Amino acid sequence: MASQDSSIKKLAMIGCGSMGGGMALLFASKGIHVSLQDPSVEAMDTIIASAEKSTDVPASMLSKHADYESLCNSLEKPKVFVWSLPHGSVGDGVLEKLMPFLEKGDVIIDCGNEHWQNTERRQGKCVVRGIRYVGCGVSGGYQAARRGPSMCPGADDETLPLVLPTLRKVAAKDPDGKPCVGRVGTGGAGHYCKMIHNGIEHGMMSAITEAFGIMKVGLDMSLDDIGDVFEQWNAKGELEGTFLVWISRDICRTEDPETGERVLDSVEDKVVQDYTGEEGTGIWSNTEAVERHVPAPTLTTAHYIRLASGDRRQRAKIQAAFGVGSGKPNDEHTSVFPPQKLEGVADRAAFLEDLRMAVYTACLAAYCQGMIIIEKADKDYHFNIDYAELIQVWKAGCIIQADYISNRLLAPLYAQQSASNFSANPLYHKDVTGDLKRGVPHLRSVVAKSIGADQVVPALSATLEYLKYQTSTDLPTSFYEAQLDYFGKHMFDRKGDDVEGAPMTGKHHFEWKAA
Ligand SMILES: NC(=O)C1=CN([C@@H]2O[C@H](COP(=O)(O)OP(=O)(O)OC[C@H]3O[C@@H](n4cnc5c(N)ncnc54)[C@H](OP(=O)(O)O)[C@@H]3O)[C@@H](O)[C@H]2O)C=CC1
Ligand SMILES: O=C(CO)[C@H](O)[C@H](O)COP(=O)(O)O
Repeated sequence: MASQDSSIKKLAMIGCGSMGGGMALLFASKGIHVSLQDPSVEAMDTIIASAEKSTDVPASMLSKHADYESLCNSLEKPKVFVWSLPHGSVGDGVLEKLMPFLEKGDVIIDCGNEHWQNTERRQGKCVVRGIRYVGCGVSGGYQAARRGPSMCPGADDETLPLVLPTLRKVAAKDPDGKPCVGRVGTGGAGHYCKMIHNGIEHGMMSAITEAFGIMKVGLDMSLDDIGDVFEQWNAKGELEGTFLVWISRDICRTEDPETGERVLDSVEDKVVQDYTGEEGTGIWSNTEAVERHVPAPTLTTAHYIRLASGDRRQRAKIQAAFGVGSGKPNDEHTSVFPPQKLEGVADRAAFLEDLRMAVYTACLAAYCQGMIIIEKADKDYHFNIDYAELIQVWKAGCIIQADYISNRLLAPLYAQQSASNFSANPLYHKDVTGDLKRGVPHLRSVVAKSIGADQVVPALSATLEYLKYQTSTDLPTSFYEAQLDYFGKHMFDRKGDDVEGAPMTGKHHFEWKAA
Protein backbone atom coordinates (compact mmCIF):
# COMPACT_ATOMS: atom_id res chain seq x y z
CA MET A 1 0.00 0.00 0.00
CA ALA A 2 2.56 2.56 1.13
CA SER A 3 4.41 3.24 -2.10
CA GLN A 4 5.96 6.63 -2.94
CA ASP A 5 2.77 8.69 -2.97
CA SER A 6 1.49 6.62 -0.01
CA SER A 7 -1.84 6.05 -1.70
CA ILE A 8 -3.44 2.67 -2.27
CA LYS A 9 -2.80 0.93 -5.61
CA LYS A 10 -5.03 -2.12 -5.19
CA LEU A 11 -8.03 -2.77 -3.00
CA ALA A 12 -10.86 -5.22 -2.58
CA MET A 13 -14.49 -4.12 -2.68
CA ILE A 14 -16.62 -6.42 -0.56
CA GLY A 15 -20.30 -5.78 -1.26
CA CYS A 16 -20.99 -4.77 -4.84
CA GLY A 17 -24.51 -3.35 -4.64
CA SER A 18 -25.55 0.19 -5.56
CA MET A 19 -22.98 1.93 -3.36
CA GLY A 20 -20.20 -0.63 -3.62
CA GLY A 21 -20.62 -0.83 -7.40
CA GLY A 22 -20.38 2.93 -7.78
CA MET A 23 -17.38 3.18 -5.48
CA ALA A 24 -15.61 0.28 -7.23
CA LEU A 25 -15.89 2.17 -10.53
CA LEU A 26 -14.83 5.40 -8.86
CA PHE A 27 -11.69 3.88 -7.30
CA ALA A 28 -10.87 2.20 -10.61
CA SER A 29 -11.32 5.51 -12.45
CA LYS A 30 -8.58 6.92 -10.19
CA GLY A 31 -6.10 4.23 -11.22
CA ILE A 32 -6.69 1.85 -8.32
CA HIS A 33 -7.16 -1.82 -9.18
CA VAL A 34 -10.36 -3.09 -7.58
CA SER A 35 -10.93 -6.77 -6.80
CA LEU A 36 -14.65 -7.41 -6.48
CA GLN A 37 -16.36 -9.78 -4.06
CA ASP A 38 -20.11 -10.26 -3.68
CA PRO A 39 -22.36 -13.30 -3.26
CA SER A 40 -24.00 -12.25 -6.51
CA VAL A 41 -21.83 -12.93 -9.57
CA GLU A 42 -24.34 -10.87 -11.52
CA ALA A 43 -23.61 -7.84 -9.30
CA MET A 44 -19.89 -8.13 -10.07
CA ASP A 45 -20.53 -8.69 -13.79
CA THR A 46 -22.73 -5.58 -13.89
CA ILE A 47 -19.86 -3.48 -12.55
CA ILE A 48 -17.43 -4.88 -15.10
CA ALA A 49 -19.98 -4.32 -17.88
CA SER A 50 -20.40 -0.70 -16.72
CA ALA A 51 -16.64 -0.24 -16.88
CA GLU A 52 -16.60 -1.62 -20.42
CA LYS A 53 -19.24 0.90 -21.46
CA SER A 54 -17.60 3.79 -19.62
CA THR A 55 -15.01 6.19 -20.92
CA ASP A 56 -13.13 6.57 -17.64
CA VAL A 57 -12.68 3.04 -16.28
CA PRO A 58 -10.61 0.42 -18.12
CA ALA A 59 -12.25 -2.94 -17.39
CA SER A 60 -8.74 -4.30 -16.75
CA MET A 61 -8.77 -2.28 -13.50
CA LEU A 62 -11.43 -4.65 -12.12
CA SER A 63 -11.40 -8.36 -11.34
CA LYS A 64 -14.05 -10.55 -9.74
CA HIS A 65 -13.40 -13.17 -7.08
CA ALA A 66 -15.53 -16.05 -5.90
CA ASP A 67 -13.80 -16.53 -2.54
CA TYR A 68 -11.64 -14.71 -0.01
CA GLU A 69 -8.52 -16.68 -0.83
CA SER A 70 -8.56 -15.60 -4.46
CA LEU A 71 -9.58 -12.08 -3.40
CA CYS A 72 -6.68 -11.76 -0.94
CA ASN A 73 -4.18 -13.23 -3.38
CA SER A 74 -5.07 -10.47 -5.83
CA LEU A 75 -4.00 -7.72 -3.39
CA GLU A 76 -0.68 -6.21 -2.35
CA LYS A 77 0.53 -6.09 1.26
CA PRO A 78 -0.79 -4.54 3.38
CA LYS A 79 -4.12 -5.62 1.97
CA VAL A 80 -6.88 -3.03 1.81
CA PHE A 81 -10.57 -3.92 1.89
CA VAL A 82 -13.43 -1.49 1.32
CA TRP A 83 -16.75 -2.78 2.57
CA SER A 84 -20.16 -1.67 1.34
CA LEU A 85 -22.40 -4.08 3.17
CA PRO A 86 -25.71 -4.11 4.99
CA HIS A 87 -25.19 -3.29 8.66
CA GLY A 88 -25.02 -5.72 11.56
CA SER A 89 -24.56 -9.47 11.26
CA VAL A 90 -23.47 -9.34 7.61
CA GLY A 91 -20.34 -7.38 8.51
CA ASP A 92 -19.64 -9.63 11.49
CA GLY A 93 -19.91 -12.69 9.24
CA VAL A 94 -17.62 -11.18 6.62
CA LEU A 95 -15.03 -10.25 9.25
CA GLU A 96 -15.08 -13.74 10.70
CA LYS A 97 -14.55 -15.38 7.31
CA LEU A 98 -11.93 -12.83 6.30
CA MET A 99 -9.91 -13.05 9.54
CA PRO A 100 -7.89 -16.16 8.59
CA PHE A 101 -6.57 -14.29 5.56
CA LEU A 102 -5.71 -11.08 7.39
CA GLU A 103 -2.22 -10.07 8.49
CA LYS A 104 -0.76 -7.34 10.65
CA GLY A 105 -1.13 -3.96 8.92
CA ASP A 106 -4.07 -4.92 6.71
CA VAL A 107 -6.79 -2.29 6.52
CA ILE A 108 -10.58 -2.53 6.40
CA ILE A 109 -12.49 0.62 5.43
CA ASP A 110 -16.12 -0.03 6.31
CA CYS A 111 -18.15 2.30 4.09
CA GLY A 112 -21.58 0.99 5.07
CA ASN A 113 -24.02 2.65 7.44
CA GLU A 114 -22.80 0.53 10.33
CA HIS A 115 -23.81 1.15 13.93
CA TRP A 116 -20.85 2.87 15.59
CA GLN A 117 -20.81 0.39 18.47
CA ASN A 118 -20.44 -2.51 16.02
CA THR A 119 -17.59 -0.54 14.47
CA GLU A 120 -15.84 -0.11 17.81
CA ARG A 121 -16.39 -3.77 18.69
CA ARG A 122 -14.79 -4.81 15.41
CA GLN A 123 -11.98 -2.29 15.88
CA GLY A 124 -11.31 -4.02 19.21
CA LYS A 125 -11.22 -7.45 17.53
CA CYS A 126 -8.91 -6.22 14.81
CA VAL A 127 -6.48 -4.15 16.85
CA VAL A 128 -5.23 -7.15 18.85
CA ARG A 129 -4.06 -8.65 15.56
CA GLY A 130 -2.60 -5.40 14.27
CA ILE A 131 -5.40 -5.02 11.73
CA ARG A 132 -6.70 -1.54 11.10
CA TYR A 133 -10.47 -0.97 10.90
CA VAL A 134 -11.83 2.38 9.73
CA GLY A 135 -15.52 3.17 10.20
CA CYS A 136 -16.22 5.44 7.25
CA GLY A 137 -19.72 6.81 6.75
CA VAL A 138 -20.39 7.58 3.11
CA SER A 139 -23.09 9.92 1.86
CA GLY A 140 -24.56 11.10 -1.40
CA GLY A 141 -26.37 8.02 -2.62
CA TYR A 142 -25.43 5.77 -5.50
CA GLN A 143 -24.86 8.59 -7.97
CA ALA A 144 -22.31 10.22 -5.67
CA ALA A 145 -20.73 6.82 -5.02
CA ARG A 146 -19.82 6.78 -8.71
CA ARG A 147 -18.65 10.37 -9.08
CA GLY A 148 -17.40 11.28 -5.58
CA PRO A 149 -19.20 10.86 -2.27
CA SER A 150 -18.81 12.69 1.00
CA MET A 151 -16.73 10.46 3.29
CA CYS A 152 -16.68 10.53 7.08
CA PRO A 153 -13.88 8.34 8.46
CA GLY A 154 -13.12 7.54 12.08
CA ALA A 155 -10.25 5.46 13.40
CA ASP A 156 -7.13 5.84 15.49
CA ASP A 157 -4.72 8.61 14.56
CA GLU A 158 -2.11 6.19 13.14
CA THR A 159 -4.56 4.55 10.75
CA LEU A 160 -6.31 7.58 9.28
CA PRO A 161 -3.19 9.07 7.64
CA LEU A 162 -2.72 5.76 5.81
CA VAL A 163 -6.11 5.91 4.12
CA LEU A 164 -6.77 9.63 3.78
CA PRO A 165 -4.56 10.24 0.70
CA THR A 166 -6.63 7.68 -1.23
CA LEU A 167 -9.97 8.82 0.15
CA ARG A 168 -9.06 12.39 -0.81
CA LYS A 169 -8.65 11.25 -4.41
CA VAL A 170 -12.16 9.85 -4.63
CA ALA A 171 -14.19 12.02 -2.26
CA ALA A 172 -16.47 14.83 -3.45
CA LYS A 173 -14.74 18.19 -3.80
CA ASP A 174 -16.15 21.48 -2.54
CA PRO A 175 -16.20 24.48 -4.93
CA ASP A 176 -12.61 25.31 -3.86
CA GLY A 177 -11.52 21.81 -4.86
CA LYS A 178 -11.04 20.70 -1.26
CA PRO A 179 -12.00 17.06 -0.66
CA CYS A 180 -15.02 16.32 1.49
CA VAL A 181 -13.21 13.85 3.71
CA GLY A 182 -10.95 14.31 6.69
CA ARG A 183 -10.05 13.18 10.16
CA VAL A 184 -13.44 13.26 11.84
CA GLY A 185 -12.50 11.52 15.08
CA THR A 186 -11.35 8.34 16.76
CA GLY A 187 -13.01 4.94 17.19
CA GLY A 188 -16.53 4.83 15.84
CA ALA A 189 -16.72 8.62 15.36
CA GLY A 190 -17.05 8.37 11.57
CA HIS A 191 -20.04 6.07 11.71
CA TYR A 192 -21.48 8.04 14.63
CA CYS A 193 -21.38 11.29 12.66
CA LYS A 194 -22.82 9.58 9.57
CA MET A 195 -25.66 8.25 11.71
CA ILE A 196 -26.40 11.79 12.91
CA HIS A 197 -26.04 13.04 9.32
CA ASN A 198 -28.94 10.74 8.49
CA GLY A 199 -30.95 12.04 11.44
CA ILE A 200 -30.43 15.59 10.15
CA GLU A 201 -31.28 14.35 6.66
CA HIS A 202 -34.62 13.04 7.90
CA GLY A 203 -35.48 16.35 9.62
CA MET A 204 -34.65 18.29 6.47
CA MET A 205 -36.53 15.85 4.23
CA SER A 206 -39.63 16.13 6.38
CA ALA A 207 -39.57 19.95 6.44
CA ILE A 208 -39.28 20.06 2.64
CA THR A 209 -41.93 17.36 2.23
CA GLU A 210 -44.30 19.31 4.49
CA ALA A 211 -43.69 22.45 2.42
CA PHE A 212 -44.52 20.41 -0.68
CA GLY A 213 -47.84 19.35 0.89
CA ILE A 214 -48.66 22.93 1.83
CA MET A 215 -47.98 24.15 -1.70
CA LYS A 216 -49.80 21.27 -3.39
CA VAL A 217 -52.99 21.21 -1.34
CA GLY A 218 -52.82 24.33 0.80
CA LEU A 219 -52.08 26.64 -2.12
CA ASP A 220 -53.42 24.39 -4.89
CA MET A 221 -50.21 24.75 -6.90
CA SER A 222 -49.24 22.58 -9.87
CA LEU A 223 -46.17 20.36 -9.77
CA ASP A 224 -44.51 22.62 -12.32
CA ASP A 225 -45.07 25.67 -10.15
CA ILE A 226 -43.84 23.87 -7.04
CA GLY A 227 -40.75 22.73 -8.95
CA ASP A 228 -40.11 26.36 -9.91
CA VAL A 229 -40.38 27.42 -6.27
CA PHE A 230 -37.83 24.77 -5.21
CA GLU A 231 -35.54 25.93 -7.99
CA GLN A 232 -35.75 29.53 -6.77
CA TRP A 233 -35.16 28.51 -3.15
CA ASN A 234 -32.08 26.57 -4.13
CA ALA A 235 -30.66 29.40 -6.26
CA LYS A 236 -30.13 32.06 -3.62
CA GLY A 237 -30.67 32.97 0.01
CA GLU A 238 -30.69 30.77 3.06
CA LEU A 239 -31.59 27.57 1.20
CA GLU A 240 -28.98 28.15 -1.50
CA GLY A 241 -27.15 25.01 -2.55
CA THR A 242 -29.35 22.68 -0.54
CA PHE A 243 -29.14 19.27 -2.20
CA LEU A 244 -32.53 18.08 -0.96
CA VAL A 245 -34.24 21.23 -2.26
CA TRP A 246 -32.51 20.75 -5.60
CA ILE A 247 -33.68 17.15 -6.02
CA SER A 248 -37.17 18.25 -4.94
CA ARG A 249 -37.29 20.42 -8.05
CA ASP A 250 -36.48 17.40 -10.20
CA ILE A 251 -38.95 15.18 -8.36
CA CYS A 252 -41.75 17.65 -9.16
CA ARG A 253 -40.81 17.83 -12.82
CA THR A 254 -39.81 14.29 -13.75
CA GLU A 255 -42.13 12.45 -16.15
CA ASP A 256 -42.20 8.74 -16.84
CA PRO A 257 -41.27 8.56 -20.54
CA GLU A 258 -43.57 5.55 -21.03
CA THR A 259 -46.72 7.12 -19.62
CA GLY A 260 -45.97 10.82 -19.87
CA GLU A 261 -47.25 11.10 -16.29
CA ARG A 262 -45.32 12.59 -13.38
CA VAL A 263 -43.49 9.79 -11.59
CA LEU A 264 -44.31 11.40 -8.26
CA ASP A 265 -48.03 10.91 -8.89
CA SER A 266 -47.47 7.15 -8.87
CA VAL A 267 -45.46 6.99 -5.63
CA GLU A 268 -47.30 5.50 -2.62
CA ASP A 269 -47.15 7.45 0.65
CA LYS A 270 -45.08 5.01 2.74
CA VAL A 271 -41.46 5.11 3.88
CA VAL A 272 -40.61 1.56 4.84
CA GLN A 273 -36.85 1.54 5.54
CA ASP A 274 -37.33 1.28 9.31
CA TYR A 275 -39.65 -1.69 8.91
CA THR A 276 -37.52 -3.65 6.47
CA GLY A 277 -34.40 -3.18 8.58
CA GLU A 278 -32.63 -2.09 5.40
CA GLU A 279 -31.37 0.98 7.24
CA GLY A 280 -31.00 1.67 10.93
CA THR A 281 -29.64 5.18 11.10
CA GLY A 282 -33.02 6.86 11.70
CA ILE A 283 -33.77 4.67 14.68
CA TRP A 284 -30.22 4.83 16.05
CA SER A 285 -29.88 8.61 15.75
CA ASN A 286 -33.12 9.25 17.60
CA THR A 287 -32.30 6.66 20.25
CA GLU A 288 -28.95 8.37 20.69
CA ALA A 289 -30.56 11.79 21.01
CA VAL A 290 -32.73 10.56 23.86
CA GLU A 291 -29.92 8.62 25.54
CA ARG A 292 -27.60 11.62 25.39
CA HIS A 293 -30.45 13.80 26.84
CA VAL A 294 -30.50 16.01 23.77
CA PRO A 295 -33.92 17.25 22.64
CA ALA A 296 -33.94 16.80 18.87
CA PRO A 297 -37.62 17.13 17.96
CA THR A 298 -37.10 18.15 14.34
CA LEU A 299 -35.30 14.84 13.78
CA THR A 300 -37.52 12.78 16.05
CA THR A 301 -40.87 14.06 14.79
CA ALA A 302 -39.68 13.57 11.23
CA HIS A 303 -38.98 10.02 12.22
CA TYR A 304 -42.44 9.56 13.73
CA ILE A 305 -44.27 10.51 10.53
CA ARG A 306 -41.93 8.12 8.69
CA LEU A 307 -42.88 5.35 11.09
CA ALA A 308 -46.59 6.11 10.77
CA SER A 309 -46.27 6.24 7.00
CA GLY A 310 -44.47 2.91 6.75
CA ASP A 311 -47.39 0.78 7.94
CA ARG A 312 -50.07 1.91 5.54
CA ARG A 313 -52.36 -1.01 6.36
CA GLN A 314 -52.45 0.04 9.99
CA ARG A 315 -53.27 3.60 8.98
CA ALA A 316 -56.17 2.35 6.86
CA LYS A 317 -57.56 0.31 9.76
CA ILE A 318 -57.26 3.20 12.20
CA GLN A 319 -58.90 5.48 9.68
CA ALA A 320 -61.85 3.07 9.45
CA ALA A 321 -62.12 3.04 13.25
CA PHE A 322 -62.46 6.82 13.00
CA GLY A 323 -65.37 6.22 10.63
CA VAL A 324 -63.62 7.01 7.34
CA GLY A 325 -62.74 4.62 4.50
CA SER A 326 -63.11 0.87 4.18
CA GLY A 327 -60.05 -0.10 6.23
CA LYS A 328 -58.52 -1.70 3.17
CA PRO A 329 -55.27 0.02 2.24
CA ASN A 330 -55.75 0.21 -1.50
CA ASP A 331 -59.38 1.20 -1.73
CA GLU A 332 -59.04 4.90 -1.16
CA HIS A 333 -56.56 7.68 -0.57
CA THR A 334 -58.32 9.73 2.03
CA SER A 335 -57.89 11.31 5.46
CA VAL A 336 -59.89 11.61 8.67
CA PHE A 337 -58.71 15.23 8.89
CA PRO A 338 -58.20 16.10 5.21
CA PRO A 339 -55.80 18.94 4.54
CA GLN A 340 -57.51 21.93 3.02
CA LYS A 341 -56.63 25.12 1.23
CA LEU A 342 -54.96 27.64 3.51
CA GLU A 343 -57.08 30.50 4.74
CA GLY A 344 -55.82 34.05 4.92
CA VAL A 345 -53.18 33.90 2.20
CA ALA A 346 -53.91 37.19 0.49
CA ASP A 347 -50.40 37.60 -0.85
CA ARG A 348 -49.09 34.28 -2.20
CA ALA A 349 -45.57 35.59 -2.83
CA ALA A 350 -45.30 36.79 0.77
CA PHE A 351 -46.56 33.43 2.05
CA LEU A 352 -44.07 31.54 -0.13
CA GLU A 353 -41.34 33.68 1.42
CA ASP A 354 -42.64 32.69 4.87
CA LEU A 355 -42.57 29.07 3.74
CA ARG A 356 -39.01 29.33 2.43
CA MET A 357 -37.83 30.78 5.72
CA ALA A 358 -39.84 28.22 7.70
CA VAL A 359 -38.14 25.39 5.80
CA TYR A 360 -34.75 27.03 6.31
CA THR A 361 -35.38 27.43 10.02
CA ALA A 362 -36.33 23.77 10.37
CA CYS A 363 -33.27 22.69 8.35
CA LEU A 364 -30.99 24.87 10.49
CA ALA A 365 -32.65 23.54 13.66
CA ALA A 366 -32.11 19.98 12.39
CA TYR A 367 -28.42 20.76 11.87
CA CYS A 368 -28.18 22.34 15.34
CA GLN A 369 -29.89 19.40 17.02
CA GLY A 370 -27.60 16.97 15.20
CA MET A 371 -24.48 18.91 16.16
CA ILE A 372 -25.59 19.06 19.79
CA ILE A 373 -26.00 15.26 19.83
CA ILE A 374 -22.50 14.93 18.37
CA GLU A 375 -21.08 17.41 20.89
CA LYS A 376 -22.59 15.45 23.77
CA ALA A 377 -21.41 12.11 22.35
CA ASP A 378 -17.95 13.57 21.84
CA LYS A 379 -17.80 14.32 25.56
CA ASP A 380 -19.38 11.04 26.66
CA TYR A 381 -17.50 8.71 24.28
CA HIS A 382 -14.26 10.70 23.86
CA PHE A 383 -14.42 10.72 20.07
CA ASN A 384 -12.08 13.70 19.86
CA ILE A 385 -14.16 15.14 17.04
CA ASP A 386 -12.58 17.61 14.65
CA TYR A 387 -15.63 19.77 13.98
CA ALA A 388 -14.09 21.82 11.18
CA GLU A 389 -13.22 18.60 9.34
CA LEU A 390 -16.73 17.28 9.90
CA ILE A 391 -18.30 20.38 8.36
CA GLN A 392 -15.85 20.08 5.47
CA VAL A 393 -17.05 16.48 4.96
CA TRP A 394 -20.61 17.78 4.65
CA LYS A 395 -19.79 20.65 2.31
CA ALA A 396 -20.41 18.70 -0.90
CA GLY A 397 -21.40 15.28 -2.15
CA CYS A 398 -23.72 14.50 0.74
CA ILE A 399 -27.48 14.47 1.18
CA ILE A 400 -27.48 17.24 3.82
CA GLN A 401 -25.35 19.57 1.69
CA ALA A 402 -26.63 23.07 2.52
CA ASP A 403 -24.17 25.69 1.27
CA TYR A 404 -25.47 28.62 3.26
CA ILE A 405 -25.64 26.71 6.54
CA SER A 406 -22.19 25.21 6.19
CA ASN A 407 -20.32 28.13 4.59
CA ARG A 408 -21.95 31.08 6.34
CA LEU A 409 -22.71 29.64 9.76
CA LEU A 410 -21.05 26.38 10.73
CA ALA A 411 -17.65 26.54 9.01
CA PRO A 412 -16.78 29.94 10.58
CA LEU A 413 -18.05 28.73 13.95
CA TYR A 414 -16.08 25.47 13.93
CA ALA A 415 -12.94 27.19 12.67
CA GLN A 416 -12.70 28.49 16.26
CA GLN A 417 -12.39 25.01 17.79
CA SER A 418 -8.94 25.72 19.24
CA ALA A 419 -10.18 28.80 21.17
CA SER A 420 -10.23 28.28 24.95
CA ASN A 421 -13.90 29.24 25.35
CA PHE A 422 -15.07 27.27 22.29
CA SER A 423 -18.34 25.39 22.43
CA ALA A 424 -19.46 23.06 19.65
CA ASN A 425 -23.09 23.76 20.53
CA PRO A 426 -24.33 25.99 17.67
CA LEU A 427 -27.04 27.43 19.92
CA TYR A 428 -24.36 29.26 21.91
CA HIS A 429 -23.34 31.22 18.80
CA LYS A 430 -25.01 34.48 17.87
CA ASP A 431 -24.84 34.06 14.08
CA VAL A 432 -26.82 30.85 14.38
CA THR A 433 -29.28 32.09 16.98
CA GLY A 434 -29.73 35.31 15.00
CA ASP A 435 -30.88 33.31 12.00
CA LEU A 436 -33.17 31.09 14.06
CA LYS A 437 -34.71 34.17 15.68
CA ARG A 438 -35.21 35.73 12.26
CA GLY A 439 -36.93 32.52 11.11
CA VAL A 440 -39.43 32.26 13.94
CA PRO A 441 -42.05 34.79 12.71
CA HIS A 442 -42.09 33.06 9.32
CA LEU A 443 -42.30 29.62 10.90
CA ARG A 444 -45.07 30.76 13.25
CA SER A 445 -47.09 32.18 10.38
CA VAL A 446 -46.72 29.01 8.30
CA VAL A 447 -47.49 26.67 11.20
CA ALA A 448 -50.51 28.71 12.33
CA LYS A 449 -52.04 28.80 8.84
CA SER A 450 -51.19 25.14 8.25
CA ILE A 451 -52.74 23.95 11.49
CA GLY A 452 -55.88 25.90 10.65
CA ALA A 453 -56.11 23.97 7.40
CA ASP A 454 -55.14 20.52 8.79
CA GLN A 455 -51.93 20.42 6.80
CA VAL A 456 -49.50 17.76 8.01
CA VAL A 457 -46.59 19.73 9.49
CA PRO A 458 -44.83 17.65 12.16
CA ALA A 459 -41.24 18.80 11.63
CA LEU A 460 -42.17 22.45 11.05
CA SER A 461 -44.40 22.65 14.12
CA ALA A 462 -41.97 20.66 16.27
CA THR A 463 -39.22 23.09 15.27
CA LEU A 464 -41.34 26.04 16.37
CA GLU A 465 -42.09 24.37 19.70
CA TYR A 466 -38.42 23.50 20.12
CA LEU A 467 -37.37 27.09 19.61
CA LYS A 468 -39.90 28.16 22.20
CA TYR A 469 -38.98 25.69 24.93
CA GLN A 470 -35.25 25.45 24.32
CA THR A 471 -34.91 29.22 24.69
CA SER A 472 -37.10 29.73 27.77
CA THR A 473 -36.22 29.83 31.46
CA ASP A 474 -39.86 30.15 32.38
CA LEU A 475 -41.50 26.93 31.26
CA PRO A 476 -44.76 25.50 32.54
CA THR A 477 -42.73 22.45 33.66
CA SER A 478 -42.85 23.77 37.24
CA PHE A 479 -46.23 22.10 37.19
CA TYR A 480 -44.77 18.84 35.87
CA GLU A 481 -42.11 18.85 38.58
CA ALA A 482 -44.84 19.47 41.18
CA GLN A 483 -46.82 16.50 39.85
CA LEU A 484 -43.74 14.31 40.18
CA ASP A 485 -43.20 15.44 43.73
CA TYR A 486 -46.89 15.00 44.60
CA PHE A 487 -47.15 11.37 43.56
CA GLY A 488 -43.55 10.19 43.77
CA LYS A 489 -41.73 12.35 46.31
CA HIS A 490 -39.26 13.08 43.52
CA MET A 491 -38.18 16.40 45.06
CA PHE A 492 -37.90 19.81 43.42
CA ASP A 493 -35.74 22.89 43.49
CA ARG A 494 -37.31 26.15 44.60
CA LYS A 495 -37.18 29.10 42.25
CA GLY A 496 -33.68 30.57 42.37
CA ASP A 497 -32.06 27.30 43.61
CA ASP A 498 -30.51 26.37 40.24
CA VAL A 499 -26.70 26.38 40.08
CA GLU A 500 -23.95 25.75 37.50
CA GLY A 501 -23.12 22.18 36.60
CA ALA A 502 -25.02 19.04 35.66
CA PRO A 503 -28.73 18.92 36.53
CA MET A 504 -29.30 17.41 39.97
CA THR A 505 -32.24 16.14 42.01
CA GLY A 506 -33.99 18.97 43.82
CA LYS A 507 -33.56 19.54 47.52
CA HIS A 508 -37.20 19.97 48.55
CA HIS A 509 -40.25 17.84 48.99
CA PHE A 510 -43.69 19.14 49.92
CA GLU A 511 -46.21 16.85 51.56
CA TRP A 512 -48.98 17.77 49.07
CA LYS A 513 -51.34 15.28 50.65
CA ALA A 514 -50.58 13.19 53.69
CA ALA A 515 -49.88 9.55 52.81
N1 LIG B 1 -28.05 3.38 -1.00
C1 LIG B 1 -27.60 4.51 -0.47
O1 LIG B 1 -28.02 5.61 -0.86
C2 LIG B 1 -26.59 4.50 0.61
C3 LIG B 1 -26.25 3.35 1.29
N2 LIG B 1 -25.31 3.38 2.27
C4 LIG B 1 -24.89 2.16 2.97
O2 LIG B 1 -24.03 1.43 2.12
C5 LIG B 1 -24.18 0.02 2.37
C6 LIG B 1 -24.57 -0.66 1.06
O3 LIG B 1 -25.79 -0.09 0.63
P1 LIG B 1 -26.39 -0.35 -0.81
O4 LIG B 1 -25.31 -0.41 -1.81
O5 LIG B 1 -27.48 0.63 -0.99
O6 LIG B 1 -27.04 -1.79 -0.60
P2 LIG B 1 -27.12 -2.99 -1.62
O7 LIG B 1 -28.08 -3.96 -1.04
O8 LIG B 1 -27.36 -2.48 -2.99
O9 LIG B 1 -25.65 -3.61 -1.56
C7 LIG B 1 -25.19 -4.43 -0.55
C8 LIG B 1 -24.40 -5.51 -1.21
O10 LIG B 1 -23.76 -6.31 -0.23
C9 LIG B 1 -23.85 -7.62 -0.69
N3 LIG B 1 -23.61 -8.59 0.35
C10 LIG B 1 -24.49 -9.12 1.24
N4 LIG B 1 -23.86 -10.02 2.02
C11 LIG B 1 -22.58 -10.08 1.60
C12 LIG B 1 -21.46 -10.80 1.98
N5 LIG B 1 -21.52 -11.68 2.97
N6 LIG B 1 -20.31 -10.61 1.30
C13 LIG B 1 -20.22 -9.73 0.31
N7 LIG B 1 -21.26 -9.00 -0.10
C14 LIG B 1 -22.43 -9.17 0.54
C15 LIG B 1 -25.24 -7.71 -1.25
O11 LIG B 1 -25.36 -8.87 -2.04
P3 LIG B 1 -26.82 -9.54 -2.24
O12 LIG B 1 -27.67 -8.51 -2.86
O13 LIG B 1 -26.53 -10.69 -3.12
O14 LIG B 1 -27.27 -9.91 -0.86
C16 LIG B 1 -25.30 -6.43 -2.05
O15 LIG B 1 -24.75 -6.61 -3.33
C17 LIG B 1 -25.25 -0.09 3.45
O16 LIG B 1 -24.63 -0.16 4.70
C18 LIG B 1 -26.01 1.22 3.32
O17 LIG B 1 -26.61 1.57 4.52
C19 LIG B 1 -24.64 4.53 2.60
C20 LIG B 1 -24.94 5.70 1.95
C21 LIG B 1 -25.94 5.78 0.93
O1 LIG C 1 -27.40 6.81 4.13
C1 LIG C 1 -28.05 7.20 3.20
C2 LIG C 1 -28.05 8.60 2.79
O2 LIG C 1 -27.27 9.38 3.61
C3 LIG C 1 -28.88 6.24 2.44
O3 LIG C 1 -29.48 6.79 1.33
C4 LIG C 1 -29.84 5.55 3.27
O4 LIG C 1 -30.31 4.42 2.55
C5 LIG C 1 -30.98 6.41 3.65
O5 LIG C 1 -31.83 5.62 4.39
P1 LIG C 1 -32.53 6.14 5.68
O6 LIG C 1 -33.44 7.22 5.22
O7 LIG C 1 -33.27 4.95 6.23
O8 LIG C 1 -31.42 6.61 6.58
